[in-house]
Amino acid sequence: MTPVIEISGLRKTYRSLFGKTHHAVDGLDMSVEPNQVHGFLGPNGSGKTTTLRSLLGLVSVQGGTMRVFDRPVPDRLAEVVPLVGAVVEAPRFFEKFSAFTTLQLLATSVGMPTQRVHEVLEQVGLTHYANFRVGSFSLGMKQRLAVAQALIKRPRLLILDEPANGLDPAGIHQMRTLLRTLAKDFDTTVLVSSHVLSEVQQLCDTVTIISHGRRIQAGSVKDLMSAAASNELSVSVAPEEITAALEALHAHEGVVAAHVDGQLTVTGAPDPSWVTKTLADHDIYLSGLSRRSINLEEVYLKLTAQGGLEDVHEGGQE
Ligand SMILES: Nc1ncnc2c1ncn2[C@@H]1O[C@H](COP(=O)(O)OP(=O)(O)OP(=O)(O)O)[C@@H](O)[C@H]1O
Repeated sequence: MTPVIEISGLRKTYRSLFGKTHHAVDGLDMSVEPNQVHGFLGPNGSGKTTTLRSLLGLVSVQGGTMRVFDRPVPDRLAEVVPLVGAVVEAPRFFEKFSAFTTLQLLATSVGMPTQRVHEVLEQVGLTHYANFRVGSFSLGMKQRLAVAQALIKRPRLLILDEPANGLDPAGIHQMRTLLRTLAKDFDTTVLVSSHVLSEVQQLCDTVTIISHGRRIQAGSVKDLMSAAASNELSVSVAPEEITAALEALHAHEGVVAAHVDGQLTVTGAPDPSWVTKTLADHDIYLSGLSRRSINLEEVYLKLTAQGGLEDVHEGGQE
C-alpha cells in the first residue's frame, strides 16, 4: 500500500544571527501508512514541528524528498492541501467571533454546508459553547476549536502538533475517541506529535521516534513494546521453598535469580516454561509467573537516552 506520507533524507538547517548553522532536521526518513493513527515522538527540539511545517510547505528545506498522497511536496502542494487538515501553529482566532461564526466562515470558504459546522462542533465537544465568544475560551477549548477547523473540509490526512495540549482528562479521552474513529471509520490518516506517552500508547497504531532530527525508531507500538519487552520474570513460590528455588535456578549459567519482596525475579531464563520445568524438576511448584510489563514511556526513555536502536520493521538503517 502506498504510504500517505513518505519522507526521505529530509534536511532543514537554521542559521543563527552569528552565521552558525543548526541542523533542526538532519536526514530524516519517515513513512505513515493509510488509516493509521501515527505518533511522532521525540525530545524537545528534536525537529518534530519543523518536520510537520516542512510537510505543509510552511518552511523551505535544504534537502531530501517528501511525498503526501504520492505527490511530491512542496512541488504539488496545491493538490495536497484540500486533502489535509492541520493544527501545527498556535491557533489564532478573532476573539470577538463566536465558535459557530468562526467555523461557519471557514465552512463557507471551502464550500461546506452549515450542517458540517454542527457536526464538527459535536465531534470536538463544543456544541454547548457554539455561541460563546472565542475570547472567553480556555486554552483547551481553543485547542478543540482549532481541531474543529482542521476537520471542516473532511480531510483524509489530519496533522496535529500536541493535540492534548491544554485538554483536561475528559477532553483527552474525547480527542482519543475522535481520532481513533476518524482512522477506523472515516478513511482518515492521523499524524500526531505528542509528549504524553501514556496517551500515545493508547491512541497510536504506529510511531516514529526521532532524536536530533533523525529517526531512531519506527514501527507498530505493539512491535516496539514487545521488541523491548523485559526478559525479567516475576515468579512466586511458597516462602519455605524460596532458598531451594534460588539454588535450582542459579545452577544454570546465565540465569540470575534474586529474592525481592517475597517474589523471585529471574533474568536470563530461555523462556517462562523453562523456569516452570526447572523448578518442577526440584519438586518446587510455582504459584505465579509473569513477565514484567514495559510501557511506551520506558521504551522511549531507553531509546532517546541511547540515541537509537534498530528499526523494528526496516532492519535498522540508522
Ligand atoms: N525559526 C527557527 N529559527 C531558528 N531555529 C529554529 C527555528 N525553529 C526551530 N528551530 C530550532 O530547530 C530545532 C528543532 O525545533 P522543533 O520546534 O522542530 O523541535 P520539536 O521537536 O518540535 O520540539 P518541542 O517538542 O519542544 O516542540 C530546535 O533546536 C529549535 O531551536
